[in-house]
Amino acid sequence: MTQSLQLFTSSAISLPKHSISKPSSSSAAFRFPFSFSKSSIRASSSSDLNPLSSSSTSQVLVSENGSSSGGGVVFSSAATREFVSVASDSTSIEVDAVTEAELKENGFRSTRRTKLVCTIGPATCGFEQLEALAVGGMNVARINMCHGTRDWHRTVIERVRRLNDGKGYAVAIMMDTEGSEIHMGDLGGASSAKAEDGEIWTFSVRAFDSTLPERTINVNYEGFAEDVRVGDDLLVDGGMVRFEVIEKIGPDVKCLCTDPGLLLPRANLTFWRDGHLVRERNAMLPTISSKDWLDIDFGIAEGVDFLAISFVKSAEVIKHLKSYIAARSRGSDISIIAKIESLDSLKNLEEIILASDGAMVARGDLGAQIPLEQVPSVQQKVVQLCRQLNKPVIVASQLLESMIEYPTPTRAEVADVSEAVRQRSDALMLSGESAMGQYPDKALAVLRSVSLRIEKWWRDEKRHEPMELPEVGSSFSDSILEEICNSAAKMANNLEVDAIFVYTTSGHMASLLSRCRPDCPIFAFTSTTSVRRRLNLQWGLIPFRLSFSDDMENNLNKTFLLLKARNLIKSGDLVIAVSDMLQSIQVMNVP
Ligand SMILES: Nc1ncnc2c1ncn2[C@@H]1O[C@H](COP(=O)(O)OP(=O)(O)OP(=O)(O)O)[C@@H](O)[C@H]1O
Ligand SMILES: CC(=O)C(=O)O
Ligand SMILES: [K+]
Ligand SMILES: [Mg+2]
Repeated sequence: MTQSLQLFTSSAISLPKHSISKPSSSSAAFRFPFSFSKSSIRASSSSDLNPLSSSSTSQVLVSENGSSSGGGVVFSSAATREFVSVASDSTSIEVDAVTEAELKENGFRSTRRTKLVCTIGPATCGFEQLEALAVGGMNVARINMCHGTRDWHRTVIERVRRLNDGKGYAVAIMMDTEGSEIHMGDLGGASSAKAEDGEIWTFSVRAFDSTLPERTINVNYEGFAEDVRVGDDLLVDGGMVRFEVIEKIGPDVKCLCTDPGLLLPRANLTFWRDGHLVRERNAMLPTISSKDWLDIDFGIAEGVDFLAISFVKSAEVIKHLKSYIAARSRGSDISIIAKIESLDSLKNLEEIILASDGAMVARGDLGAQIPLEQVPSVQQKVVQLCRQLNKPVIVASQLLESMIEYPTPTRAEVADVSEAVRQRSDALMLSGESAMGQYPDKALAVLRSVSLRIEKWWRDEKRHEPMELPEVGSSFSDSILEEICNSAAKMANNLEVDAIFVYTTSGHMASLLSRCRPDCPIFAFTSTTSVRRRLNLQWGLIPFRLSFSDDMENNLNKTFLLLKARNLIKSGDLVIAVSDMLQSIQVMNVP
């Protein structure tokens, strides 16, 4: 909804955008704008400095008595009253119902900064179950195309939409591709199968018409029987179950179970020889299989917010996919998340992240391709690199694995979650815990409470590891935006402000602020619903949908009134405001 408000009465005067004013000493409701721009950095023209210049487009209100002493500006109470009556339509600002409750309960400073992604599966696909996850803080719902039918996924998407539209949530949807790595078939309909120590199982590429023979597993990769050798280790799901290849008979491979465990449908398979991952012809498999392309078409048609691409090997595949999406859906804004879960992705890490809109540390498969003890350092590296390159990063897999079966996590799992929060990754992800576990809501609650606790501890202790944030933009105007965001975040910490407000059309400026990981939350105002949903994946951002103009004065007044009407802010709160329309940083108390 667009609201055009005429705020300015005959007593209003024009001030230039780039003026510098001090706070009014006579009022609690003051603002303290200071700004810089390309023109003022270089050489300000005299008209830029003339406080009454009529060439300026920016307007501010003067105080009731007509003075603007000290250059400070006091909001006219009469005008403000008028504004209230025009703008009290609080439906013109949209914020996540859960965030709103959190803000009211705990105040700005205590809102959760780390975002939460939940994989949806049989345990959570019902409308009420999805709603329980939304209430519990799910920011993004992930559907995994390895499992379930397209109809099943469509129903889940439709339910999330209904939840958003009907109940005021802004849960984003992430579709995760299957990828064409080697995996088992679906166990002939069984939900799992137990492999015991010493048992002999047959892994076969044969197509079985009827039911699978006993202790037989179907493999999706045609070259499997040719590529494996007697003596190879066969790892299911990165080592959850382990076999040794003992005999090859045509398309059948006989394997001895050496580490017993539960086999799950479509589990990933890797084979190792002399301590190394074997990548014979399977290394040539395409990252995006023909089934993946159909799934991607489905994702585009359903308007998913994020596409997570499994087993990315190079930046080329991401670029190719981006041009495919651009050609298919003009103006589409699907974000591409590169899943870091293969040896090749580590070789081309920086290029891949640069080409993508974000990354996921997919520790499940990653731990099957590199020695487990290397996973923590890779995680830290990817999290750090993503922040430097200004891309959101998700830490995924086995965060609370034991909660698939038990209602409380292990201490080690809590420590693992804490470490991901302490590294200040953008988001944490639940997989089996929420897809097929017995305690999805409890697992989500653990992520939420651990995030809040560690974030607070981090702030209280002021343990800010200074991180070098290299310039990411390529043009001079990009550099200005970055400098504004870096400075605004620094000022926010030093002045201990309550929140940073950012008015952003594309979301880019919000992400630049998020990258700085400031102490206070970032209220990101954007006029498009899809941008708002996508901002849900980024650290510290509280996305609001609000239609705004290029008149910042107007935007701020409107925001203050709408947020105050909903008790989300109060008079006197200290706020820093930036926008991608105006090269300025404003510091002000909420009037
Ligand atoms: N749509 C679904 N239908 C049935 N089961 C599912 C579904 N999604 C997930 N699951 C179950 O939850 C488990 C964990 O989910 P997860 O998304 O981590 O899958 P995964 O098979 O480990 O693959 P990936 O490497 O892509 O994460 C799966 O192994 C599967 O048993
Ligand atoms: C999430 C995922 O794909 C993995 O951990 O392998
Ligand atoms: K997947
Ligand atoms: Mg994986």
